Amino acid sequence: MTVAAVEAVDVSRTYELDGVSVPALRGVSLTIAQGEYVAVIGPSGSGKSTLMHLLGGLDRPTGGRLVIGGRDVATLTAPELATLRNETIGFVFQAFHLLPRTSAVDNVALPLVYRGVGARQRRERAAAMLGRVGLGHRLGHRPNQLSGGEQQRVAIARALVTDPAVLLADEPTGNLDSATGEAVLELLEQLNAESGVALVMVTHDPEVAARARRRIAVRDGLIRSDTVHDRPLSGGDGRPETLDAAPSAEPRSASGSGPGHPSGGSGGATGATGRLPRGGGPGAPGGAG
Ligand SMILES: Nc1ncnc2c1ncn2[C@@H]1O[C@H](COP(=O)(O)OP(=O)(O)OP(=O)(O)O)[C@@H](O)[C@H]1O
Repeated sequence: MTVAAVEAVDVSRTYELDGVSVPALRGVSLTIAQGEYVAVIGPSGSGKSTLMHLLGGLDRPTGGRLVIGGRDVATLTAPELATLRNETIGFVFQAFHLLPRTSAVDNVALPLVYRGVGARQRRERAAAMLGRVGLGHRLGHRPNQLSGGEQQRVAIARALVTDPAVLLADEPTGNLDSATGEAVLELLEQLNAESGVALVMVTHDPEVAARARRRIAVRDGLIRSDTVHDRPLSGGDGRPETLDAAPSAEPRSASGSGPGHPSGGSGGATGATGRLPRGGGPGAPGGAG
């Protein structure tokens, strides 16, 4: 039996804006299992980012039930939710959101501060994680001394340094040229395969979505399809993406599948609670404390 990393049951999120209710999510149910690779696709305004913020515990649903790492978020205080987030979720955003005057290694080490890890061990773990994303030679560089692709690698290292169960990536290649974006996607896929972290990635791009084994299409605040494909299309066989009626797709059942996560349970770089701006990111993982 696979273990759910995150489970949403009939979850809704309605924003109240100037006395007007904006229903961004209108009853969404899904389970993210350990080690899965899931693409979330849908038109602008369909609720993708809202869904990611909920799955990551950056925001709370206004209806339904949301369980992260086995804990029902409705039962948690804000500090408890922040701690759970730090222990369970890593975030990567389109706009990187690194601290600008801080070196790569210190950016990556930051989530460990909120875990109470000592300075030397923080640096060692951050340096090792930067090595894993191919930046072992850039430890002392500040973000403005790094290329866009390198900055996103630093953000990925920061998200994974605490060994989270789930990595939520919201348009992670949106600010990158296609070759750099491809390299970042390959890195995310490699880390997903190697470490067993579940990868949930929002994308506008059907070709990117087609690389994932499981594809969730969101429209008007609802899940329109949730399909598992035996053969991801990353081999580039040229078939058009047909999310609503993919011939090789099976409808998704309530529980997920995928390799087990080793032990997981450490936090990612998370941000403040509540709505983030478009591509809004964690900055300092201050939500953890
Ligand atoms: N803080 C907020 N207050 C009011 N309405 C909001 C807020 N955040 C999002 N919305 C609305 O909720 C809906 C879903 O927004 P969301 O950002 O989740 O969509 P999205 O699918 O991620 O869009 P995009 O692809 O453009 O990033 C939209 O209609 C949006 O205008």
